[in-house]
Amino acid sequence: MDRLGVVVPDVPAPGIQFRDLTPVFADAAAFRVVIDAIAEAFAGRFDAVAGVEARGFLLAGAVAYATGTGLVAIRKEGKLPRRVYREAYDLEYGQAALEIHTSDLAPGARVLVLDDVLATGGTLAAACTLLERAGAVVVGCAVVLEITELAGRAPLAGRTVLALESV
Ligand SMILES: O=P(O)(O)OC[C@H]1O[C@H](OP(=O)(O)OP(=O)(O)O)[C@H](O)[C@@H]1O
Ligand SMILES: Nc1ncnc2[nH]cnc12
Repeated sequence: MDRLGVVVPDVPAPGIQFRDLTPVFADAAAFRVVIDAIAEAFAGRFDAVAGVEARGFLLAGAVAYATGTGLVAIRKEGKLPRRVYREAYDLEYGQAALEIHTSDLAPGARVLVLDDVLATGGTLAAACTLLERAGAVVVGCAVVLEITELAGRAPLAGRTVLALESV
């Protein structure tokens, strides 16, 4: 394990080099560095943090607590109990859809979007679209690791994107 996580070949599909960051989260010192770096980079610029299911939740809870901000859950489809906005997207290994409650955010709330990995960018682009449909202002996105060969910044063009590490 290093700060770029563990590379797991052929997961979840043949040919994919899956970047598993759970060991980084399990390392107390590394996790603190990650949370502090994200919080400091966007200090004073957001009112709420949005976490993308599933590993984005781990970051979002910690950043929200550390900065005294609210937390919004962006979930895979079919999980949220009330009225939602839904956005479908493509992944490196398939298709999925994300959802957000229509009424979890105050109009104009400044939101920072968090996830563990930026790969093709489909997930974060869908998350940003959902937040904006819900009336939020997306101030930026932050990830622990960017897989640069998958060009994930393209669908996020014009947005502020912080990647703490890249491969
Ligand atoms: O930049 P992209 O190509 O959109 O990929 C990035 C997303 O892929 C992974 O999640 P995954 O969809 O595998 O879901 P999981 O968290 O439920 O495992 C990762 O945690 C990001 O959310
Ligand atoms: N190679 C990869 N590793 C981890 N998460 C991903 N999401 C999409 N591609 C991924």
